[in-house]
Amino acid sequence: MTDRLTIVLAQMNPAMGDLTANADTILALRAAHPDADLILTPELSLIGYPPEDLVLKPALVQAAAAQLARLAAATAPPGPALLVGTAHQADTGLHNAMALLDAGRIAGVTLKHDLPNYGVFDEKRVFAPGPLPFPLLFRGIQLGIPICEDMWTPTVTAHLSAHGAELLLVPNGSPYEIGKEARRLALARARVAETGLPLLYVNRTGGQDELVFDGGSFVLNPDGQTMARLQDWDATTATAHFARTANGWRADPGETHAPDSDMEEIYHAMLLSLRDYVNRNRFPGVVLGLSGGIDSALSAAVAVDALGADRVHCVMLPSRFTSQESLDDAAECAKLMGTRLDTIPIAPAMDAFNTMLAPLFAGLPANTTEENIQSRIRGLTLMALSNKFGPMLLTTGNKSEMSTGYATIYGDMAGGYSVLKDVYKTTVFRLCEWRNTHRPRLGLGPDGPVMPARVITKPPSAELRDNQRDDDSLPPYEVLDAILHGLIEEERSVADLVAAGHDAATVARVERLLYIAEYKRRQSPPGVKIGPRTFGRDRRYPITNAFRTS
Ligand SMILES: Nc1ncnc2c1ncn2[C@@H]1O[C@H](COP(=O)(O)OP(=O)(O)OC[C@H]2O[C@@H]([n+]3cccc(C(=O)O)c3)[C@H](O)[C@@H]2O)[C@@H](O)[C@H]1O
Ligand SMILES: Nc1ncnc2c1ncn2[C@@H]1O[C@H](COP(=O)(O)OP(=O)(O)OP(=O)(O)O)[C@@H](O)[C@H]1O
Ligand SMILES: NC(=O)CC[C@H](N)C(=O)O
Repeated sequence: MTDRLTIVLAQMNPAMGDLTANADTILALRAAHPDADLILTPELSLIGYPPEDLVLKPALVQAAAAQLARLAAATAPPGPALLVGTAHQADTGLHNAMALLDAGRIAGVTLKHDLPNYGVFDEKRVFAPGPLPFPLLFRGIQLGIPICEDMWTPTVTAHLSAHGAELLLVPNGSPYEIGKEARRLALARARVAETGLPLLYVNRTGGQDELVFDGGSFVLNPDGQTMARLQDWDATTATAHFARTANGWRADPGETHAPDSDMEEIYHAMLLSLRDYVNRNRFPGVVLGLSGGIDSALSAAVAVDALGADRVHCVMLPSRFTSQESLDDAAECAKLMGTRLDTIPIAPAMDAFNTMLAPLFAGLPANTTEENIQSRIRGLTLMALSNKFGPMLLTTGNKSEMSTGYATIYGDMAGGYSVLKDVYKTTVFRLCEWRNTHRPRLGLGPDGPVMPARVITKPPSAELRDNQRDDDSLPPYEVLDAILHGLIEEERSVADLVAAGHDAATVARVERLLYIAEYKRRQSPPGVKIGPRTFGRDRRYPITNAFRTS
């Protein structure tokens, strides 16, 4: 019986639906680690996570079975076994499963028991729950394999331990959110404390539509000590060496990478989600309107760090309301980031619309109608550039705006993807300050500042009429964001927020704006989840809704 065990934690970035490429990656990992005993890949590593309704397509399930057979055959020559995540069709239905491939065959399959169906997760929609799992026997060792959510409560690990598991191997598709890293670690430590077993946690990395995965894989010994931790966000591996002791398996110390700091991790989440979205949807790059304001400056900086300056096309679209300050700030941003900047004045299109609408609008005062026409002219112009040259239009709205409907539908809301959708304006300011003094580890942009300080310090304005400021229409962002956080992330009532010290009329107004903007959000582009309650997958409110708490 072996007294040493070498397991490779494969923190992969699987491409959704690209089964051949994912299988090739797994084969390359096997070839790169000939002396390992086992390679542990993340949840659904062969298909991608979360697969949503893709797994309801029988052809996908058949293709996954064919690729799994190919991988199994590849384990015939001596070398490591593979633990691969796939969809498994059984008499009990379609299951989220891990297959153990060894000695040229499928040596065992274990099924996910606890299917998450809250927040961004919808697994009960597409998978059947497996029974409480038993360990899989691997070369004489009993492996307990709780799949992601199975680790979040004590039931599955207790069952595995009671039935002889010697180690816990946890494959994950655990999306990033602020504070998630500490939660996972606390849960994993609880499971090792309860079972007395070492635990290997392997999470995927990379972006998948509204979700991004930070990896953050680690190894714990039964005393709760972290013996190895992989670099956040990287598609990378770590090799864990275990020795059998009188008290069971223990990992040798390995390399331990610290998690990112708070602004750094949010920035990396935005960067990696955009990089994978743009590359995997095969866009040559992105185009965006650069106004001289903070939202477009930060969106452009993230794009430059994600894709490189040569794949980011910035366009200034001035109207007669655009200040010289904005023109200068946009030019300075583009210079600092090294991007192309074109200027397309929109006055001719505004004149054309005024002329076209004059007979119908005769005698009526100018109002938001005309303001929104400007915004829509910009959206239309940017979409024309996207159509003609191929880049995706990057949408620049932040969570404070998306919460209150402070954006023009079919105007500045046009576009394919948004990196600021789940960050409040107050966080936008902090992120800009952080980026002006730090270069993200994964960034392709410049070392120094990416925007002039004035972009961060000047009062935000949409510049759709003379002397307009955001705080003419909205409470100051520190007040607004605190109220929004209470209403959205914490689901608090107006009365509750008033009791906490907020002005009653302001909270009631914000609640009303939040509810009536639901229709806009339903038509808004996807954007990356950063906080605990992102619009779209995480927070699904009715559009037609008479409920108010004020
Ligand atoms: N429940 C519902 N279902 C379907 N449609 C609904 C609807 N409620 C209103 N609507 C429709 O929505 C339309 C009103 O929405 P919309 O046209 O967006 O216009 P609206 O929300 O009235 O105005 C846009 C606001 O965003 C501000 N803003 C801030 C920052 C940047 C920018 C920018 O553009 O650069 C704009 C701008 O100053 C203005 O206050 C109406 O025509 C109404 O029919
Ligand atoms: N003059 C302009 N030139 C180019 N794009 C513009 C211009 N004005 C607005 N936009 C685009 O529309 C988006 C909404 O801009 P607006 O300035 O109206 O509001 P904002 O939320 O303050 O954004 P920002 O901080 O980027 O200015 C901008 O982020 C930008 O992409
Ligand atoms: N894929 C899963 O089961 C993920 C659910 C789990 N609670 C997590 O976010 O880590």
